[in-house]
Amino acid sequence: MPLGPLTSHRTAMVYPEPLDVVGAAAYPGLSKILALVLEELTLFYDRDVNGVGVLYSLLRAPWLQALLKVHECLHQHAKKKPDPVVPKARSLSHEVVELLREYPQSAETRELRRLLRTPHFKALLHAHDAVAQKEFEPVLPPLPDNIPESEEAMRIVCLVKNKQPLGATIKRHEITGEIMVARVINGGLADRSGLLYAGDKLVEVNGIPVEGLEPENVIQILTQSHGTIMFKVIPVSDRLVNNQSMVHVRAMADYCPQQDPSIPCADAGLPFKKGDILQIVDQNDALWWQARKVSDFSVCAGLIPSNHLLKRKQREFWWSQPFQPHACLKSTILTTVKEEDDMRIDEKCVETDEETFESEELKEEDEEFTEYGQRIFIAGFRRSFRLCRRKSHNTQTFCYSRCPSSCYSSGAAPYEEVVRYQRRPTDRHRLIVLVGPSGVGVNELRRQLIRINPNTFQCAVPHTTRPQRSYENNGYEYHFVTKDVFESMVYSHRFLEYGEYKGNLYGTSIDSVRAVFDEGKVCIVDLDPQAIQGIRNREIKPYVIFIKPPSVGCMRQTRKNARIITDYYVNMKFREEDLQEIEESAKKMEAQYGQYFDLAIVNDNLQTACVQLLSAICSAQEEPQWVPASWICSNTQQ
Ligand SMILES: Nc1ncnc2c1ncn2[C@@H]1O[C@H](COP(=O)(O)OP(=O)(O)OP(=O)(O)O)[C@@H](O)[C@H]1O
Repeated sequence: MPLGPLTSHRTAMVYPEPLDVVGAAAYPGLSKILALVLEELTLFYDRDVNGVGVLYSLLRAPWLQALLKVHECLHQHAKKKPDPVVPKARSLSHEVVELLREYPQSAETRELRRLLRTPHFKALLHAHDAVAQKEFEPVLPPLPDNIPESEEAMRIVCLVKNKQPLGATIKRHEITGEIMVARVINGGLADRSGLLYAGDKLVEVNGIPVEGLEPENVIQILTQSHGTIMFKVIPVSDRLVNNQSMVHVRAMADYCPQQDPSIPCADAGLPFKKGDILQIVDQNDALWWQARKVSDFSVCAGLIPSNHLLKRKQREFWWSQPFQPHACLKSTILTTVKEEDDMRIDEKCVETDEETFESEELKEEDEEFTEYGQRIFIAGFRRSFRLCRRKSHNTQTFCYSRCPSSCYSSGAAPYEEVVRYQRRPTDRHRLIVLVGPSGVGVNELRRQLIRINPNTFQCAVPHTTRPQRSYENNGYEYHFVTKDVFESMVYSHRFLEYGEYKGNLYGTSIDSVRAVFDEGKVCIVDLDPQAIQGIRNREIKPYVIFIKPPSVGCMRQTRKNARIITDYYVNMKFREEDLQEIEESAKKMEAQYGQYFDLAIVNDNLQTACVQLLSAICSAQEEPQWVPASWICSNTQQ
């Protein structure tokens, strides 16, 4: 039960917070900077992540520089020790106003009198006098006459309404019926005041005894109160001390407190989306934890279901759903319709066979070959390989390192512990994985990147059991292997993903990825999102970028000259239904696998998307990123 609506004007302790006073005078953003410092420090708390790198970035951090400046200012100020000329400037001003009244009225005296009588000036002098006389203690309201005998056990807490939530919830004690503070939200007003604790018993609110009242009545009193709110409480004898170290997690599911009837106070809940990084600040309650989003540290913590509770909710939700065919089955049905569509002859297109495809492709990529002299560029872009994935995905014959059904099932963990990781210059590069609906432009972007930076980026050479053609070179377009070899690689889990197309097997192996790493290059692969879970490991530390389509309207404009790859036709233009399908499958992909995406890039303008992709890949390699703790810490299970 909340102490009044959390949206109401509330808080600001009667006691000025020293940090804010100093910060406001010396450096306007000091409290924010300190919050950042604390946040940064908690990231490395009891985990020395890449020691030197961390120290280096800490020492170079802009907030540290700013703090040093603040420190210098304060130091200089402290040395000066200014003394007030008069301790009672306000009464002096009052005297001057009175004297001026008796003097002949000139424009100047009138002006001076007016100035000295303005509320702002009076308030300024009032503040001056308070500082000069060192009157920092708050003026508390007088104690009530009828003080109970156990007077020493009472605490009077005054909070002033402000625009932030109070940050506490109340409940009725099941046995005694007393109204108690149920929890104090980390970072909220009550918490920062240091005067209200979980377990404190409420005796009065604004002079009104709460005995016999329902929590709802107390909330009503609070809602109707303005200005200072005074609580009289009996302090809890055994305060719960939160000595847990902070943990960061990646949310693997969405959560909306407003739609959760079981949350103790929906207003105090923290909504999150899959993929959000949360800092868990309090796990004392087995059911409701307190957390903050790392993307927004300015707000106080909110309630989130504990790991155990969210798992239970997921399971309940899973079972409460009417039976739906698994996503895999759905896509099979979609494919059947799509295939029928494809069978319709489009006069603008030329029907073709596999040979024509390959020779068309070769023609196209030979030009790249001539310009850069790097045949490796052809690898991973062959149509049959790409069609293999698309076809296999639709018919579920494509396989991944781990069972895809575990991605979003009743048993999947709702939170994944994460830590900050920064690649050292001597470490291998992280694998860059691009995912996106077929036709969105994943291959086009990959191609552009490699074309611009052939010495930095490279694709992994796929394996196939298809016979080698006269114009092909083993190890360039493909690694040509026998079915036996391919199958033994499958059994020893050496493929990130593999599948069958027209009787031939195709796959991307971990060995091909390692070969790119060994050359010191960044390996960029295009994977089906179902494969992501299986490749998330400490060796390749994949950084997953979701290539998102823009609106259908935008695609209609930008894809006028684009060509879609199909099984039957070359040079087929995008049809309206292709654009709709791209949009639909992007939504499904995001809903099902969004928790694994480190970043999403909208491919509206090709050039802009390419620049964004380049900068994202650089950040992934050079800047600290959140990765599963199991990739870094040896004591965490992978
Ligand atoms: N931003 C863009 N603006 C205009 N055309 C684009 C853009 N992005 C991609 N294209 C074009 O769209 C077509 C399809 O792109 P691409 O082949 O990269 O798709 P894909 O996502 O790799 O799908 P698939 O895996 O099925 O091949 C190509 O002709 C490509 O040049």
